[in-house]
Amino acid sequence: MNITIDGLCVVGKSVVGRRLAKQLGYIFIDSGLLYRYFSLTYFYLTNEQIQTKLITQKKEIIKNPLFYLKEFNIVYNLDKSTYILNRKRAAQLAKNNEIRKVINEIIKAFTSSKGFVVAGRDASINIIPDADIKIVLTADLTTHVARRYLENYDDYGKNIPYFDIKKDFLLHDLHSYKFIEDATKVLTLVINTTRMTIDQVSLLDQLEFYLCKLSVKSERASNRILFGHSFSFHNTNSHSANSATSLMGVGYPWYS
Ligand SMILES: Nc1ncnc2c1ncn2[C@@H]1O[C@H](COP(=O)(O)OP(=O)(O)O)[C@@H](O)[C@H]1O
Ligand SMILES: Nc1ccn([C@H]2C[C@H](O)[C@@H](COP(=O)(O)OP(=O)(O)O)O2)c(=O)n1
Repeated sequence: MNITIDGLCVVGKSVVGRRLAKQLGYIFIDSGLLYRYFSLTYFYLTNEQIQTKLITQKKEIIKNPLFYLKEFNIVYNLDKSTYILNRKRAAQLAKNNEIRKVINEIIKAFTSSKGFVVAGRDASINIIPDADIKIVLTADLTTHVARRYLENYDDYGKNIPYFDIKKDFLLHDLHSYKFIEDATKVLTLVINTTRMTIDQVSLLDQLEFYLCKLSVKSERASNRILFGHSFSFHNTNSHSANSATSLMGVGYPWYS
């Protein structure tokens, strides 16, 4: 079986994905790690140059999954400031559709057999559209920003102003919202993590995973399980969400 976990940043994809994979004896692939790895490897190249490099390198990478799945982890050895800087560069890289295509092809090739948990914002739509179980993690805007603030502060010792984080989020993450919206429409387990701790999300995940598995067997089409809070579109009781709506000039359907 293959499992996808979709969601924008800091909804817990990596933590939950890693725990789930460990529990099942599966391999966890964080697609964000590939964006960070290639942006690190080719830090000073333009997106177009990186695109050419990746197209040439793709075959070699696909032939050596075990080596590369380990190799990608060098990103975790970066010093804290470089890590944050590289994350920004990765966000730019991710806006290039050709690069996205190559990265997705690499992960697709790695996961052509079963036994993988793949996290990313387009995992269930573009990477493994035929995944057996698709989990979507969501959070409201304020939570996204607050978690990123805490992550920067606690993990990297950086006191990055709330407003800058929000601006970054709107610039770099919101464009992927469509993926998440689409992912919630397919066979899926949707968990709104806004008022949940990461442990609660993981536990719920593990528990409902089995439920979901059973439902997959019995009735694929009608299986959509929603957790966290009632599933609705809202942007009325949050100043932040309203700002986002007007800033982007689009509807801003945060799940609450
Ligand atoms: N439900 C949650 N409650 C509190 N903090 C969370 C929650 N989910 C994620 N986080 C925090 O957000 C940060 C990013 O988590 P991660 O799993 O890497 O998210 P993602 O892979 O979705 O970007 C971590 O510091 C993590 O502890
Ligand atoms: N499937 C993916 C995975 C990551 N990305 C982007 C999102 C981020 O800007 C970078 C790095 O991803 P990563 O998941 O490590 O970053 P976050 O901590 O979630 O912001 O790549 C993407 O566009 N599509």
